[in-house]
Formats: sequence, C-alpha cells, structure tokens
Amino acid sequence: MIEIRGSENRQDELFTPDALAFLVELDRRFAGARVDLLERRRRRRTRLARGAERLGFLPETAAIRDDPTWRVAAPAPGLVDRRVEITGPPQRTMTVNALNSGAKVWLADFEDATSPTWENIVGGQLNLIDAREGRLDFVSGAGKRYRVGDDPATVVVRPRGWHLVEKHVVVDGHPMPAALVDFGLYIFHNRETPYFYLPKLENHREARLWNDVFCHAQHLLGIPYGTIRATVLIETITAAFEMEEILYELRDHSGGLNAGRWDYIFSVIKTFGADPDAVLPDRAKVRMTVPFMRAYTELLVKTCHKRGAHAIGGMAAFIPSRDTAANERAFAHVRVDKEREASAGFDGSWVAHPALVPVCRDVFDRHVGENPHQIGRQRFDVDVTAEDLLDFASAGTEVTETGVRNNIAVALRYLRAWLGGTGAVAIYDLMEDAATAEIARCQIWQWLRHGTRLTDGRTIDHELVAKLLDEEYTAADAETEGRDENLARAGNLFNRMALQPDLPEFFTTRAYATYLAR
Ligand SMILES: CC(=O)SCCNC(=O)CCNC(=O)[C@H](O)C(C)(C)COP(=O)(O)OP(=O)(O)OC[C@H]1O[C@@H](n2cnc3c(N)ncnc32)[C@H](O)[C@@H]1OP(=O)(O)O
Ligand SMILES: O=CC(=O)O
Ligand SMILES: [Mg+2]
Repeated sequence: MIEIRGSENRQDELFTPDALAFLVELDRRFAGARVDLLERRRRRRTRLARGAERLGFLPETAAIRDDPTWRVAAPAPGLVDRRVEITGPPQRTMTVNALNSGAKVWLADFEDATSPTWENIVGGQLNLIDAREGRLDFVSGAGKRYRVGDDPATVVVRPRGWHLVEKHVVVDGHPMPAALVDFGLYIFHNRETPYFYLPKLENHREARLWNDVFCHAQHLLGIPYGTIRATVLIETITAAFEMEEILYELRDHSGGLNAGRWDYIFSVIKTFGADPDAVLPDRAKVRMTVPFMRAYTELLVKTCHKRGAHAIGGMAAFIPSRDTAANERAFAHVRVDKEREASAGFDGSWVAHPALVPVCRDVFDRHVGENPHQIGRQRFDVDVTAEDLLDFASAGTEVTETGVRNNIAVALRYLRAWLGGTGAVAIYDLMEDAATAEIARCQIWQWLRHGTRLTDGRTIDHELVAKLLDEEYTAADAETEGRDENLARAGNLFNRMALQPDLPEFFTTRAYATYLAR
C-alpha cells in the first residue's frame, strides 16, 4: 500500500503504477535493514562518546584489507575520465548550466545542496528525465535561452542519506527512506547510466545495504548485473577506518571514493563532541593541509589506487565574486586546493561553479596528461595510522570572535535559505550547504560545551553567544523587508541545534519534520 501525499505539477509522470510498485518493493525489502543500521549507528556513537570504544581499523575485516588480489570493477562508460566534476542541485537552469559546463561529470545533488521540499524533489527528478529526453529547452523570464548542448557531462545522482525520510511517500503507513525514494525514482526512469554518489555512510555495513539494494533493483528492472556504479563519499570519521571494506562491499558496483571534507569535519565534531582534545579551531583554520585532514585524503588515494578505483577530491568552498580582488583570491585558493589533490594522486575533483571548471581542468590536465586518470599511481609511500586520523589537535586551537560570529551569521542565513527551499547559497563569497551549516552550529555547541577560550582570553559562554546571536539576527533581519518568518524559524532552530546541553544528530532531520513536511 503506497500513498503519495503531495501534489506537484507533473508528479504523475514520476509515480506511474509500475514506478509505485517498484518503490513499494524497495521499501518492503530494505526499510527494516535501514532502521537496524541507524540503531547500530546510535549505539556506536554512545560507546564512542563514553570512551567505551576507541576507533581503529576493524580486526574482524583484516582479511579483506590483507588480501592483495581483489579489485573493483573497471570504470563504467562515461566514468573513465572524471578530472572535473561539477556539483549542484538539479534545479532547472542549473541542470542545463551544469551539463554544459565542460565538466566530465555532474553530481546532481539531492543531499547537501538541496532543501528537500516536495517541490524540489519532484522537480529535480523531472529535470533529470527532461534532460535525458532532450526536453530541457526553454527561455527564462529574463529572456535567456537554455538548451543542453552536444557534449553534456555524465550525470551522477546523489540521493539523500540513510538518516532522512520522505514524508510525502508513505508505504504501509510509514514514510519511506528518502534514500530509496531518490534512488528508486531515478533508476526507474533512467536505466542506461544509473550512476550514484552515496553520502554520509558511517561504515561498511551501510555500503553492503546499498549493494543489496543495487542487486535487487537491477534484477527487478532487468538491468545487467554491475551496470549501477556508486562512488562513496568518505565523509564521516568512522568510514575513514573502513575505506577498503566499503570498496569491497560494493566492488562490482563501485565507482571509487570521494573525500567529502565538510561533512567529515562535521562528523569529527559530532562524534567527539564531548572530548576536550577534539575541540577544533575556527572553521577557516581546519584546512585540508592540517595533518588529520591530510591523513584521510592520503589514505583515500592509497586505498583507491590499490584496488583500481577512482579517488575523487572534494569541494573548495571559494566561489566567484563580483569584487575583483576577492575573485582573484577565490580562483587562487581553488587552484592551490586542486594542485594539492592532483599531486597527491586524486583522479579528479569537485567544483561548485561553472567558472571554476577550467581551473580544475588545467590542474588535472597537467598531472594526468593524456591519460584519463592516474589510478595506476600507487601510493606505497603513504603510511597512515589510526593515531594520524584521530590527531585532531593537529588543527591547532585558535578560536576567535570572528570565527564564532561567522558561524552564527552563516548558520542563521543558511537555515533561512534552506527553510525557504534553497539548499546551496553564496554567503560572504563562500559556498554554503547543509554540511557547512552543520559545522557552523556544531562548533558553537562544542565551544560552549567546553567553555573554549578565545585568543583574546575571553571564554565562549552563553552570554557571549547570545550577544553575537542578537547582533547577527538583527543584521540578517535588515536584509529583508517586513517580518521574515523563515529567519524567525532559523533562530528557533539554531537555539535547539546549538545552544542546548545535547547535540542533535542532524539539523536536517529536525527541520524537515518541524517545518518542511508539516
Ligand atoms: C559539501 C558539499 O556537499 S559540496 C556539494 C554541494 N554543494 C553544491 O553543489 C553547491 C553548488 N553551487 C551552487 O549551488 C552555486 O554555485 C552557489 C549557490 C554557491 C552560487 O550560486 P549563484 O549565486 O547563483 O552564482 P552566480 O550568480 O555566480 O551564478 C552564475 C550562473 O552560474 C550558474 N551556476 C552557479 N553554480 C552552478 C552550479 N553548481 N551548477 C550549475 N550552474 C551553476 C547559475 O545558475 C547562474 O546561471 P545563469 O546565469 O544562467 O542564471
Ligand atoms: O559532500 C561533501 C562534503 O564535503 O560534505
Ligand atoms: Mg557531504
């Protein structure tokens, strides 16, 4: 029994009788396993927080790591050369712009960059179908013509993570896992190149569940085994200890691994929130070159190339600016970031904006040259230990008022945008999305929890945060005319997400249930 609770334009094109039956089958077979895995996550987080478990490489899977013989499947058509990947929400104009951007791959994002309103979910799926069928040809209100060109990027869809549900799709009386809705709708309507990015996995069992979903979906839809490809984001601290196991679980469907830096930082703060040795400095100082961040990226390249898989770099948050000096700085930062990745052996990387495609391409062209990738380059020199991955003190301890204020300002503005249906926003010339906003609110929580000292000697306490919050709220309010309902809600959310004794796991789950899907 399936019920669609929403009425968006053209949604019947998605929810045909056969598509509905397919979704029901996915839900009945896999929703229970998802609940078990989320419970497992919760129990593990409690053990880690209490110090009852110390993170390390798993003894029970040592045989997988020690077996030198296995490899992942060879890269699938359209995924051999991935030197530049552009990301963004599958919103209509951005879909055309991303496909025409010159990037090899477009990550069509239902996760970090999408506010999961029903309109965005339905509209995004329809745009992907329209793009494939050559129906994305339109003139905007401003008179600009949009049409997908002759050499579009390969589409790779990022469904929402296992933690979220989709309340507009109800199966047997419960909301369907959002991951299965996004995956299910996309593969049902686009069977030739069913490629995915898998976000926020915490361990190899979650990869195994995805592999089971893939096998069953291929069987139900008559798609040859091994057609689906999935690139897993290593963007949680626990997954960093299970990279080989994750590749192994998905080996016939693997598209490699990606170093998802923003969620990784969020995961570190969340997992070790109570540990005084894991208090991180201002977000701007947690760079990719600090030893604990460099450690996981180096291990990722080594692991991928050992197993014949692509290693894909992450997102520098700098985006083009109208201010010339800021613009030059942004391009220079992105170039340095891509240079570091390409010389470490990554096979390609992400950009947030079409103007940054040439920067990333230039860098990777120099390192990869005529070859489609550098998977053959083995990193035998890399020796990353558990201690290296857990050396959070290596980021330093410098917390400034500017850093605290910036987190509050960004969190308020981002939450306001998200509640209004926009999941990726430019704030102070940086790309902000769900992952970066999670860092912003978690850092405030963590600094309050530990009474962290600012570099000027003051302690971060509720009084200081309340004062800065008040000032930033007033500034954000002045940016819109009249009463800003979403800013008021953002203020409420920030209070519940950052200022209470407990740290909620995700802002998105709470905000979705409270505001987006009421
Ligand atoms: C942590 C992570 O998960 S990172 C991955 C998730 N995050 C993302 O994907 C963010 C992707 N980037 C974006 O959404 C946008 O670049 C933003 C929100 C940061 C900035 O967007 P804007 O303020 O609209 O940028 P700007 O005004 O410079 O855009 C100029 C043009 O480029 C287009 N554009 C900008 N970014 C993108 C993109 N990523 N994909 C496609 N088109 C884009 C705009 O649509 C606009 O097109 P138009 O002239 O036809 O209207
Ligand atoms: O999804 C990417 C990240 O950095 O988070
Ligand atoms: Mg992420």
